Amino acid sequence: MLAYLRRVREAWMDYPHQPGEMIGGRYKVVRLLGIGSYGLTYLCTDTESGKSAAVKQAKPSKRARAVKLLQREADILQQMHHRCIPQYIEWIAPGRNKVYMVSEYIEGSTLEDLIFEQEQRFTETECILYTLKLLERVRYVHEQGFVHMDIRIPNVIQRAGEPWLIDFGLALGIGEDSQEVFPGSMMHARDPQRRDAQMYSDLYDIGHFMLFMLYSSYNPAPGQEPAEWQEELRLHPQTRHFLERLLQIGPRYEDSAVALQDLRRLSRLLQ
Ligand SMILES: Nc1ncnc2c1ncn2[C@@H]1O[C@H](COP(=O)(O)OP(=O)(O)OP(=O)(O)O)[C@@H](O)[C@H]1O
Repeated sequence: MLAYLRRVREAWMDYPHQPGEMIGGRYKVVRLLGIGSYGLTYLCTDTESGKSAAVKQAKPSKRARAVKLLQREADILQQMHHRCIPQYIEWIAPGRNKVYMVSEYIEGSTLEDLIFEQEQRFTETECILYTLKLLERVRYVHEQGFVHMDIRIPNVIQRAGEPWLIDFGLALGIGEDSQEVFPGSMMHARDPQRRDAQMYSDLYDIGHFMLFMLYSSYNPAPGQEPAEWQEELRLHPQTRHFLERLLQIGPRYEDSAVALQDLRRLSRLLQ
């Protein structure tokens, strides 16, 4: 019974802002974009500039923990100044555990929506060229001393043909201990290959990202038995080798600068 009452109280505490409500006297809620483990994100209109903004609220039921994590995300986002990473705008704190981070809203479709809802198909060359752009963003993040730690198809938004990298909620400083920052969390432990706050963890995620793109144009023959991606996808040997290094099947890349160099070479080869 106590657990039930606690859940009811949490749901009540985390009841989202409704369209038309104002946040910080400036941002008018258009709609809720999503509810994550520690935050609620809204599409808002900045009533001063008329522009759209993404406003992330620390989940009230998670109290100081959610505030701390959102503060971390804000600190990291503030250090990013790249045309394809949302710009940090401001921090709003109307109450002790009532805080919001405002950032640029990226209008577009996530890669997840493009592949699974809009059924966009990517050829091998298109995948390589797209991944090249994405890896350039990721390299920028690494150059600032951080690893993103959550590069997945829902966290890449396509706007005007360009991939934008969003959601720095799990980002860590290179070499930082994830268990110290997120104690007891399983978020960084999905695969041993992506557990460490090292460049190769983001590269491993990019390998999976590429597989989603490549499988978008895969059509198995009737009755074909499922097999490993190396057999199912007919890839140029250099693409396959590159993917194997990202996925740590071959010798992994320790440095994203080297992976980027190889990917540039590969894109010239395939074009
Ligand atoms: N700057 C942004 N521009 C456009 N959409 C955004 C932006 N930030 C977040 N979103 C969208 O808002 C939704 C919620 O995002 P958010 O990162 O807050 O949580 P989540 O990814 O659902 O959860 P978690 O962070 O726990 O993984 C997602 O659908 C995401 O695409």
